[in-house]
Amino acid sequence: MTSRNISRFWEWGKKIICVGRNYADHAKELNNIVPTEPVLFLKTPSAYLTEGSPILIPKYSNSVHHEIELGVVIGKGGTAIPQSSAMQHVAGYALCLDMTARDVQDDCKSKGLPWTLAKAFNTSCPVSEFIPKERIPDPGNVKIWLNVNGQMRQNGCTSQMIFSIPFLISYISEIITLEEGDLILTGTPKGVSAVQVHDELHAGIDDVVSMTFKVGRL
Ligand SMILES: CC(=O)CC(=O)C(=O)O
Ligand SMILES: [Mg+2]
Repeated sequence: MTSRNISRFWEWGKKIICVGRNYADHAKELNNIVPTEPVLFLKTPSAYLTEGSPILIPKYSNSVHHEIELGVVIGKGGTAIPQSSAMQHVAGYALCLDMTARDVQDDCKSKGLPWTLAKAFNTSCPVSEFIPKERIPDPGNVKIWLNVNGQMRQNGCTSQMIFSIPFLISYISEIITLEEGDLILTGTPKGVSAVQVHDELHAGIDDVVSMTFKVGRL
């Protein structure tokens, strides 16, 4: 039997479950209603990207936005996990980008269509190195930030999340069984904007981790 290393969770091919509109300031900047229940969507494992390879803008989009987010890596699976024990299912964290083809998403929204083309394209989920949970004792109160070509664009704190990490794990696992190696993207704070080919995105979580990605085009 081969044993897998959770610190390379992106190689496991597990689910990427994303939470949208989890920061009121971001929901408002896009004129979206602040939700009373989590908004969920999925990315596929082919969306994963690690440092050294470029984010590729798909041919069908002229407006791909950065969304910096705290990712939660599941260490122990479960169904209908109670909030009280939810954090026992967390192996660690990763800083993530939910790259979003905003023009396509707007079109899908206006037609009542799903967001797959806007959210799940190859390279739409750049991730940092794995961060063991001990390195972030309070994931509900860390700064996440992103600059583009040296200019700060997003600078939020996970304390601004509408739905907490234990709530999200419990809520999601009622609907979708969580497995070891799954990743939950917890939503983005305000400041999203379009990236251009050759841009350099530099992002971090407090002084815990940082990552850099270049932008290219298919
Ligand atoms: C409007 C969105 O794209 C929602 C989303 O992904 C978020 O992080 O908020
Ligand atoms: Mg997002």
